[in-house]
Amino acid sequence: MTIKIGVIADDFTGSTDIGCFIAATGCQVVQFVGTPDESLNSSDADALIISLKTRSCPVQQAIDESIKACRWLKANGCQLIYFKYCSTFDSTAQGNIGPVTDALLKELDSHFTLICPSLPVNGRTVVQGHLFVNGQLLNESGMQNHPITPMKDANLIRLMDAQSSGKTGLLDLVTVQQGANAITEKITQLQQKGFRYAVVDAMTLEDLRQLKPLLKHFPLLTGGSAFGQIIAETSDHKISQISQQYPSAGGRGVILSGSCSVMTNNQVARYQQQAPTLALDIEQCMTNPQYAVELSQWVMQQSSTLAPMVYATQPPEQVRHMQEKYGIEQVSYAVEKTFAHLARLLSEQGFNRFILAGGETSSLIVQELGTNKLEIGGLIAPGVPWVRDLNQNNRWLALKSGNFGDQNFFQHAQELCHD
Ligand SMILES: Nc1ncnc2c1ncn2[C@@H]1O[C@H](COP(=O)(O)OP(=O)(O)O)[C@@H](O)[C@H]1O
Ligand SMILES: O=C(O)[C@@H](O)C(=O)COP(=O)(O)O
Repeated sequence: MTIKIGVIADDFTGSTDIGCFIAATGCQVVQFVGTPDESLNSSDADALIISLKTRSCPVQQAIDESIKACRWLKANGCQLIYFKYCSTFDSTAQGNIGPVTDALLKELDSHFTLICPSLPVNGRTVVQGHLFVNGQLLNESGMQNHPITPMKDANLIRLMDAQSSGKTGLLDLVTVQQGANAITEKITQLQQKGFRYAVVDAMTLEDLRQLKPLLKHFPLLTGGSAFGQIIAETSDHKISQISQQYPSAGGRGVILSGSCSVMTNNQVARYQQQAPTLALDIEQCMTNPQYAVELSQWVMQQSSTLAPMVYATQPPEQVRHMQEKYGIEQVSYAVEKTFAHLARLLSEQGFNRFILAGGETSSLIVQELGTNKLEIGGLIAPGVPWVRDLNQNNRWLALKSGNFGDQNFFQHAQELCHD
């Protein structure tokens, strides 16, 4: 059975993440920045992805934008809607994963769904409803210090119950590993007991594959990129070639890093030994409207082989200090806005390769660059492909999720560019 999948991603790194996992199954993927105004004339695509910046915005805005995306995807032929959120369940105390899931269930006239953030290839596993990152509980993995979505609890059932209007049950690992019949029986029991969602335990991709026979019965599924891949595997689409396209080394590149994750801190520290880097001055972001212009001049003056980097990436103590001084939302917005302005100025000066670290950060930058359609290219690291801007063929982007990639990520991304 062929299923056309419609994905609503709550940030842009997450969107290219799931894009490459779905594309790896041989699906044709088309990726949009925001919900398009027009319907598609025709599309051979097996999966349509809409990238939103709704992870930490006000709840009602996240709901409205997600419903708009859902209606567009349905109107453009998608039979199954997938709500993609972070494999570390990044959310504020108010949501937005729970409220958006509730709204999508209602919109699709459905009464039950699965909560499945597990992403084994990047070390995110779920056992007894608890989310682990490389074997550490989520709330001890460094994610407890995230600047805007600090994760202080690893229990997905508790997290989901706190931000949604239904009850959350568990599809435990023993049941998952017993296969489709046991899973169906468990889900039926949970539904009869009035649960609206089941957190799925999964240690490996094989665990997730046990769910395959059931998936076509769900109008809405939710979770991370690995589950997206499994859903794509259930569809009998025509297998298309997996893109190995990388940018050419011509033109100019820049790295803008706004993630403060543990891994990005390591990656930035490594890159400081390899290429020119400049730390963003947060005070300047808050007070100086000309700051992006000054930064662009520094970037343009650099003549190194590897791209220059501007980074806001800092360890938790530094981040907290600025947040206490100016307010969490105010600092985040000022940093994102400065990067977005800088990216636009550099694009106007002919920069055509942008390596961006951080989900919120890259979302605003991509919106500001005026990009509205992306094509998945070759992989840099699991969950991070190079992507080509379909409006400006010569512009390539790499959107790196906070904790993805190894220590050499920034250099490696550039080594993949060809002459
Ligand atoms: N030095 C800093 N102080 C305070 N906030 C910061 C700093 N650097 C970055 N930020 C903010 O932290 C947030 C990081 O989130 P995001 O870009 O999604 O990264 P990640 O992918 O690691 O989640 C952004 O809103 C960014 O503006
Ligand atoms: O699922 C994931 O881990 C990623 O796709 C993702 O959503 C990352 O978000 P950020 O760490 O905020 O970039």
